[in-house]
Amino acid sequence: MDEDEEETDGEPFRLPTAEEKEAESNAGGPDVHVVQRRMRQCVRVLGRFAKLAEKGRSRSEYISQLLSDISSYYGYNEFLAEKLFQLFPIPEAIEFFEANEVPRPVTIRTNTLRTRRRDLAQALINRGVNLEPIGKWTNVGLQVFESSVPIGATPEYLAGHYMLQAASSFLPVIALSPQPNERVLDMASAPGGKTTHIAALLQNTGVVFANDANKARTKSLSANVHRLGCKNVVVCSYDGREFPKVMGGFDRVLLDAPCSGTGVISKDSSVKVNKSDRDFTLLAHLQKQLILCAIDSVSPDSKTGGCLVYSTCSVTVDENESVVDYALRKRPNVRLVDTGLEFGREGFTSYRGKKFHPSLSLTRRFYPHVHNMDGFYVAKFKVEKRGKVPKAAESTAEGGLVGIEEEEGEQEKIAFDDAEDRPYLDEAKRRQMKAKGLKPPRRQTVEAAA
Ligand SMILES: C[S@@+](CC[C@H](N)C(=O)[O-])C[C@H]1O[C@@H](n2cnc3c(N)ncnc32)[C@H](O)[C@@H]1O
Repeated sequence: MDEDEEETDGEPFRLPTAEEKEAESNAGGPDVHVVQRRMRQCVRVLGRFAKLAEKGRSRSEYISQLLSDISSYYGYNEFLAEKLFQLFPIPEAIEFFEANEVPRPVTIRTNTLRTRRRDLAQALINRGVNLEPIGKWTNVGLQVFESSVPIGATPEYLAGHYMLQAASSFLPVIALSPQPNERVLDMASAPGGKTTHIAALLQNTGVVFANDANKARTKSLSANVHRLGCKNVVVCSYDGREFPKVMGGFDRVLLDAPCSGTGVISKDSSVKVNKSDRDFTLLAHLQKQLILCAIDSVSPDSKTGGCLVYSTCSVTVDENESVVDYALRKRPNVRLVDTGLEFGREGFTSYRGKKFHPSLSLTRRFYPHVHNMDGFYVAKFKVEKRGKVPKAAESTAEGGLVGIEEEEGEQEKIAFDDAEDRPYLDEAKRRQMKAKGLKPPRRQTVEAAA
């Protein structure tokens, strides 16, 4: 059989007609095997369109059939299926969706405040746990293959010798690279996987302010801080946007931002159907507000640090490169620097017609189908003194600044465009009122309010 006619009984593949589609939907949706085969065929045709496409059919017809099959086969709403599909070349997009159907490896982080990885590994092996170091890039991570005991209830776990933690969530803390005796802010920290990692890298010196706007979530944060024996952590509960008014002058800040969770779909499949365009707009807006507050909380005078790490467990550009690029535009006193992470794909410097600052290539993307870890994004900024700042600054891989033009820049405070932000602020207020059991005022449409 000709390779191009594979699985089609010698017949060239053709897209279903409108009538066939209607019959399919009347029959309660397409048969799963039909969809699987059709997805494969569409990917193949789109890969060699001139040779394999049916006469009179356009590329966009194949793409729209493929998208419709992806959303029905994997169970995504069409909006999210398309948003994620657009991130990759077509065959890779399928690999991404497939990887989201498979759980990621169970991983734990050794708490170096209590034990050493070798000792922990031996203790767990003695209990019947089959494990191995995660990889060369971490000296505290272990991957658990199988276990005859519940890994979240061993005596070692209860004694705080380790944290059950996704491998991806080690990355922002490695990039932050906190140094002993520093003052660190973890702006959105619950339940504390990264806070306790920071505390351990500080070797229980200095101080970590572990903040989370959600007071209920600070309970598990405090519990983890105590279990892991972190003595340098102060737990607090402010809206991150109140920083640096409540506290500032940090050597390092981590903003592990609230996000849509499109990187952790294998853990939480509800993301497939419960995210709309509006959610992404609101989240990106919150992330932009938070990142400016995070930047302003960093001390540019820090002798040892002066940096911020921004991370999300989402793979969308709206929540990652767009937010980072916005921060670069709003705060000319910051620049991106190398994350120090040994792997990960470069962040986008342009995406679907949008151009970002070239230094966005210093940021890192992680994917389930490529790195066998949750989808994740990490960006690291160096914060300089305000005032004399290079206007058009080029960032080098070493983090050096190539200033082109200097400007006496009395920098705006948290400069939001009120008109642009009003609808989002109103929406936040409505949600707060609802949470308190109050009836919020009628919602204005974004367009009308703007
Ligand atoms: C991705 S989670 C943080 C996970 C945490 N860094 C860890 O490693 O365990 C995002 C957190 O942001 C918090 N959050 C949401 N809005 C916030 C805001 N405006 N200010 C501060 N925290 C916020 C959420 O309650 C949530 O705990």
